[in-house]
Amino acid sequence: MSETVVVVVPDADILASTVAARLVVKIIDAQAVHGTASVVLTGGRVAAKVLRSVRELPAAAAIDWSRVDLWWGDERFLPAGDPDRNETQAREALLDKLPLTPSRIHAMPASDGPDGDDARAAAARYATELAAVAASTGFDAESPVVTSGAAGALPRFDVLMLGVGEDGHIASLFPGHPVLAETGTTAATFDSPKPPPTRVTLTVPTIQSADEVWLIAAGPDKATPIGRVLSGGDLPAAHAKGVSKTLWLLDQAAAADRP
Ligand SMILES: O=C1O[C@H](COP(=O)(O)O)[C@@H](O)[C@H](O)[C@H]1O
Repeated sequence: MSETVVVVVPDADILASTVAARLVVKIIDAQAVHGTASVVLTGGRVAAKVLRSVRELPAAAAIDWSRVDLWWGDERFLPAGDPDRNETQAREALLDKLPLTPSRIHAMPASDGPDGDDARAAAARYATELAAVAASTGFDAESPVVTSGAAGALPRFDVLMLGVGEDGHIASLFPGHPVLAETGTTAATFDSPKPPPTRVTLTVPTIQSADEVWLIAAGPDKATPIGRVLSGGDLPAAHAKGVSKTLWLLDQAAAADRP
């Protein structure tokens, strides 16, 4: 049965180091069981702080970084290297400093990538990459392919991290937006209320396929949406649930309105 846990720490800096410590342990544990670890990264301010904190943890040296698969929950559909891309921010914060295997860094396509500015094709390409990795690991009993609802084949995600927007959005799934009801693996969105308007995102069924889903938020601007979701309100963040565990990792300001 899936459990939901809410962890509240004093401030954003302590939150970042707490999440970083959990992430390092989670990766070490996943590698002990499966030989590999599969992590879905999020964008946003707190995510960058978390990744910078990972760099400072001595325990991170226990990870075999060459056997970590990195995915993204969403991407701002901009040219490669654009400072607003979630990938660029993650690379600067941590990834460029690690001995990762390039083919295991599964960045979402950029708007000057193989599909040009066709965000739908970019989303479809990412779904194909997910399915290809699922297929290549599907014969390993330790790394079962997960198929989630109506979504296509998905690889195992040990942990999927999400930021929470001031409006309660997660990934690029915004309140009241039709993309919330998408049943495929990935989707493109063209009218995001938060810039840039064009984005690529994992869908709700894909997010819900992850073993653990962590919602990470800091600051007073996040208190209202988080209070609503934890009180049973129907914002996008309410759909973020992991198969084994849903973990809310909050600082006190973001947790101020929780029931
Ligand atoms: O645009 C985005 O914003 C959200 C939240 O970011 P934050 O800076 O308020 O923490 C993030 O989760 C998402 O990945 C990103 O594309």
